[in-house]
Amino acid sequence: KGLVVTQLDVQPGECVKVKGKILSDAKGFSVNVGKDSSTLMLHFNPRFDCHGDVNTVVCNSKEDGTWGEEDRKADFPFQQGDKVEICISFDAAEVKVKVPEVEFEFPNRLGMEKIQYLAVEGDFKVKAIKFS
Ligand SMILES: C=CCO[C@@H]1O[C@H](CO)[C@@H](O[C@@H]2O[C@H](CO)[C@H](O)[C@H](OCc3cn(Cc4cccc(/C=C/CN=C(N)N)c4)nn3)[C@H]2O)[C@H](O)[C@H]1NC(C)=O
Repeated sequence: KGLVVTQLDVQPGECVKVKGKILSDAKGFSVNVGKDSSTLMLHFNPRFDCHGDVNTVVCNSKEDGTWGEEDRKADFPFQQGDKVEICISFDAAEVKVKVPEVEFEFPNRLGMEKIQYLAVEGDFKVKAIKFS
C-alpha cells in the first residue's frame, strides 16, 4: 500500500521531505498530504505511463472523498530509477513541491492550516522522511 504517516502537525512554512527511489519500471507514484486519505491538500502524482498519461505530473485535491479539478503540469523532472528528494511546504494560499530544478505550485483549495497526514503510494521506494 505504501508509507502512511498520521498524527502529524506540520505548520505553514515547515517542510515535509520525502527521499526515495523511483522503481525502474515505474508506471506512476503519488505523494499525498492533508488531513487524512479522504481530505487531501495535495495529491502529487507523477505518471510515467498510466491512466492514459505519459510523463505527466497530475496534481489534485480531495475533499471528503471527492476529487477536485486536475491540474496537469508542464514540467516532468522525473526518470524511472531516479533517486529523488521531494520537499512539500504550504501557506494559506498555496502548496509548493520542490524537486531538484523545478518547483511546482498548487492552490491550497481547502484552506488547510496544517498537514496531519502523509501517504506515498505506487512505484516509489521511500528511503527517508524528514520534517523541518
Ligand atoms: C479520461 C478519462 C476520465 O478522466 C480520467 O479520470 C480518471 C479517474 O478519475 C483520472 O484518474 C484519477 O486521477 C486522480 C487524480 O485526479 C487520482 O490520481 C486517481 O488515482 C487514485 C489512486 C491512487 N492510487 C495509489 C497509486 C498511486 C500511484 C500509482 C499507483 C500504482 C502504480 C502502478 N504501478 C504499476 N502497475 N507498476 C497507485 N490508486 N488510485 C486516478 O484514478 C484521470 O486522471 C482522468 N484523466 C484525465 C485526462 O482527465
